[in-house]
Formats: sequence, C-alpha cells, structure tokens
Amino acid sequence: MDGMIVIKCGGSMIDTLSTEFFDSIKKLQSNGLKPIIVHGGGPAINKMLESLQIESEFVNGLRKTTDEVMNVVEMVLSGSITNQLVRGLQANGINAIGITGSDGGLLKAKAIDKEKLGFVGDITAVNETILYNLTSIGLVPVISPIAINNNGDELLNINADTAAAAIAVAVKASKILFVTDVPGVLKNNEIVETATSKEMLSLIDDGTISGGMIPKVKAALHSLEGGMTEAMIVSGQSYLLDGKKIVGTTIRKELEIVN
Ligand SMILES: Nc1ncnc2c1ncn2[C@@H]1O[C@H](COP(=O)(O)OP(=O)(O)O)[C@@H](O)[C@H]1O
Ligand SMILES: CC(=O)N[C@@H](CCC(=O)OP(=O)(O)O)C(=O)O
Repeated sequence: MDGMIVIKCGGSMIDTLSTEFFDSIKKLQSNGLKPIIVHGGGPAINKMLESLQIESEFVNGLRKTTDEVMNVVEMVLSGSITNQLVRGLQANGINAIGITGSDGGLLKAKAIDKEKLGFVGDITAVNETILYNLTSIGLVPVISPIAINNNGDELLNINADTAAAAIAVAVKASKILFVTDVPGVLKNNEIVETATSKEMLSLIDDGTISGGMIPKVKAALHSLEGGMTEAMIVSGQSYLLDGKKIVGTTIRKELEIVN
C-alpha cells in the first residue's frame, strides 16, 4: 500500500534508540507515511537464557529453538521488548500498538527443519489487512517476530530481519530500513553507500559481510526479489528520512538493460 515504510529495529540497538530515531518516525507520519516497526532482540534473549542457565546454539545464524527456548524467546520479545519500544514511542508522542506475529494470524509460518532448528519458521503468509487497519487510524504497529503455524497450535521463532522483509513485501511497502548498531555495510572500515544485489552477494562470498549482517543483507535481497525497489541498512543514531542525508547502505536491484 502507498506510503508504508517497514523499519526493522535490531536487538543490538533497542536500548540506545536516539532522539533522531523518534523524530524520524514522527516526521514520517506527518509526511503522510505509515511506519511499521518490526523488532529483534537477540542479545536480550541471550542474556535471559544465560541467567536461566538454558543452553542454546545458532545454526546458520538461526537460534535452535527448543520448547524451553521458545518460552524464553516469547517472554523476552513479546513480553518485554515490544512493550519497551511501545513505551518509548508513546513517550515521544507517537501512538503505537504492540502486536505479536501470532496475534490475529498476522504471521503464519511453517517449521524449516524441526530436527536441526526446532521451532524456527519461515513465513508463509502475512495478514496485511491488520496492518492496513492499524496504520489507517494513525497507530504505529510494533511487531514481535513470533509466528503461528497453519493449525494455530504451535509458535515459531522467526529471525526478525526475515520477518521484516516478508511484511514489507506483503504490504507492498515503499521502503524497508534495517536499523542496526553499525552505520551500514562496512568494507575496509568505510560505508558501502550503494550496491546492487550482486555486489552484496560477492561481499558475503569474500567474507567482508559476516555474522548478523548476513541474514540482514539476505533479507534485504529477499525484499528486492519480492518487488521492493530499495532496501537500506542504517544506524539507530541516524535520521531515517529523505531530505536530511541518511547515512547508510542502499541496496538496489540490478538495472535491467533494455535494448
Ligand atoms: N561488513 C560488515 N559491515 C557491518 N557490520 C558487519 C559486517 N560484517 C559483520 N557485521 C556485524 O553485523 C552486526 C549487525 O548484525 P546484528 O548484530 O545481528 O544486528 P541486529 O541486532 O541489529 O540485527 C554488526 O554489529 C557487525 O558486528
Ligand atoms: C530464529 C531466530 O534466530 N530468531 C531470533 C529472533 C530475534 C532476532 O532476530 O533479533 P535480532 O534482530 O536482534 O538479531 C532469535 O531468537 O534471536
């Protein structure tokens, strides 16, 4: 839908959201745009698992999610972080509403590989009507990346970058921004300001992009394959608006050459 902007807030920067961040959301709204926030929370989940002495491991960048781990993921993401973000937005004069991906069947998913990853899912459907309705009455949805299976009886843990990309494609957002703790994709300590999908894949291949940046860039590429024209990776300390210079990495699809 026209004017939707999906903003993914990484767990790495949720505790340090800047005045610039909140100002940007306010200005986006006053410019008639409709922000939708999807949040992560990897570091907070790690901390809670550690304090409960529950072991967990990552397989290809995804948290292997047992029953026990899923309870903690839900408690931290939907119980704590969604509400922390909503409160921050409200305190800055932005009317926001927290919603878990399993509420109202917002995010449907199926398990990727139960043996290898436990309750980790891939999104199969997004109920975008909920998001159209919430944003049409001026609310900023704040989404926790937990989905429900088709039968409605099993929760699935979704990587937050992946969830944000699926939501952006489903609502036909005009833009997706991945807000994180670095000012963009870095190469030799400098920001890669613009790149095509192909260039990004080669930075993954040569090891320039590693760790948590891999699922983020892959989600950005997925959103471009899904029809979006550009995806940005920016810092939580930056303005998110055009007009003011946005510091970050913009990824665009390769231009098709028409003879
Ligand atoms: N080429 C790169 N440029 C920038 N960051 C990178 C790069 N390669 C790996 N990273 C790492 O990716 C991290 C961001 O991913 P992650 O920690 O998962 O963030 P978030 O919680 O915001 O999703 C950075 O803090 C950095 O350590
Ligand atoms: C399946 C999977 O790995 N889910 C993630 C969900 C949170 C997330 O993605 O948080 P960040 O954006 O901070 O990384 C997890 O359990 O950590």
